Amino acid sequence: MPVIDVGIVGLGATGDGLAHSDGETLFVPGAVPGDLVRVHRDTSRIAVLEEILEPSPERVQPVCSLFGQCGGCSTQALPLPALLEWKVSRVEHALIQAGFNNLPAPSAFQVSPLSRRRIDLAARRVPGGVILGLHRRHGDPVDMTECHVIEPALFALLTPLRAVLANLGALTGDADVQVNMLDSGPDIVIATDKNFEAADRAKLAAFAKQQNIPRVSWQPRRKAQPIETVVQQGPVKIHFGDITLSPPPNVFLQATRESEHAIGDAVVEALPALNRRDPIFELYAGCGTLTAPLSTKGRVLAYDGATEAIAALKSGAGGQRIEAIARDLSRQPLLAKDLAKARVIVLDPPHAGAGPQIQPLAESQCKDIIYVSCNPKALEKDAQSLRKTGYDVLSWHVVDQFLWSSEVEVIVAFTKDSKRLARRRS
Ligand SMILES: C[S@@+](CC[C@H](N)C(=O)[O-])C[C@H]1O[C@@H](n2cnc3c(N)ncnc32)[C@H](O)[C@@H]1O
Repeated sequence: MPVIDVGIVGLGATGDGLAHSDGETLFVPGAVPGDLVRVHRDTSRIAVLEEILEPSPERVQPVCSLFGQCGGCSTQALPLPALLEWKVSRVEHALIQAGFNNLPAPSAFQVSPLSRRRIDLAARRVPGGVILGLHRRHGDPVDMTECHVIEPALFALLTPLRAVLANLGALTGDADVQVNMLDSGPDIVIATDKNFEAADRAKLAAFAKQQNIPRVSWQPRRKAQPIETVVQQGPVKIHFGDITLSPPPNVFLQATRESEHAIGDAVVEALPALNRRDPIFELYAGCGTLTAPLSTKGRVLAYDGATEAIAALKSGAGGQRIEAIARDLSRQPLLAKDLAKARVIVLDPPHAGAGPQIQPLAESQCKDIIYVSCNPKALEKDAQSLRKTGYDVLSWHVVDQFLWSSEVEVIVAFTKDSKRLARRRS
């Protein structure tokens, strides 16, 4: 493998240092803009950092001793404000690529360390116990003995969780473990290849009792089968605004409470002037993270493909000002005529973007569309469709809710309302 010295000139989409060598772009995990580094490279474009010859003036000491092993964080060698700036620039690039020039200035928010309330962990049986943590990049799980991202209460759960997992007969190789910290306490879903025998269920019940965990569920690994509740020893609750509901296991939650509020506030701020009877169409509503704040401004028709999430929202909302509707928007997108009554449309699609739903949205008569995105690439594609039918960007707000990673969330207000646009430009 040749060894070469390169200067890092930027960050790639996954947070790796980016360099140019012999007319080629290289990615160097662990390097930051301004570094001069010595790297090993083979035929791939990912080079291995061997030595930092001259550190960037921006470079900081990573906060975590697992940085570089655990795949959760990719960018701890840059200070958090610089990371937020980089995330803002990625979104700006996507909007410019979509054809929007003269963008308004964005606003931005970054969550605090130790605030993440949900995590998808990998567990692996090893001699003498179980490893529980995140995967090394393209590799095996790394035991999470330290973490500066997740809530301390979530981190504290890992030790007893490792102990009970190590005792489960159903865990013979690998398992996936999802933990959501709800108002009622941790909600855990364990995915194994084998289902739990009675002895495993008894161990999980004892663990849940000892750790005050209202619900533990099981899901078959790599099989599309319903989740089964294994232990339920109390109510499972979460609130969004003044709506309290009982979410299904595995429910989608924004990564932290802070970011949930920041996203909700940005969406509400981007609304046009409404009266309380105006219909707000909310697509990809999940369990109601945004439905609750939206319902303080208008009447919400909330759509999502997850029937359990919609059922939970329906029962939590009690029918007031919110109509929750189960609908697969890929198979059965709302058509432009279905959207005719919308005073404003809010959408928060999955990572891949709105897919077949975007064209009817672009063709709708609705002047105002607020798009919440977790993927600048998908946003770029969908925003292009909106631009082609006359929408422009009124405002955009970036939220960094996955610290030290390349993930970014953005709320973009698109409008065809010339008055709103004129006010923005004045
Ligand atoms: C990024 S989450 C947003 C959820 C919610 N807005 C929130 O903030 O909690 C994306 C949502 O899209 C839903 N979804 C994914 N594919 C869908 C489809 N084909 N039709 C309808 N909803 C879908 C998921 O169930 C999930 O609730």
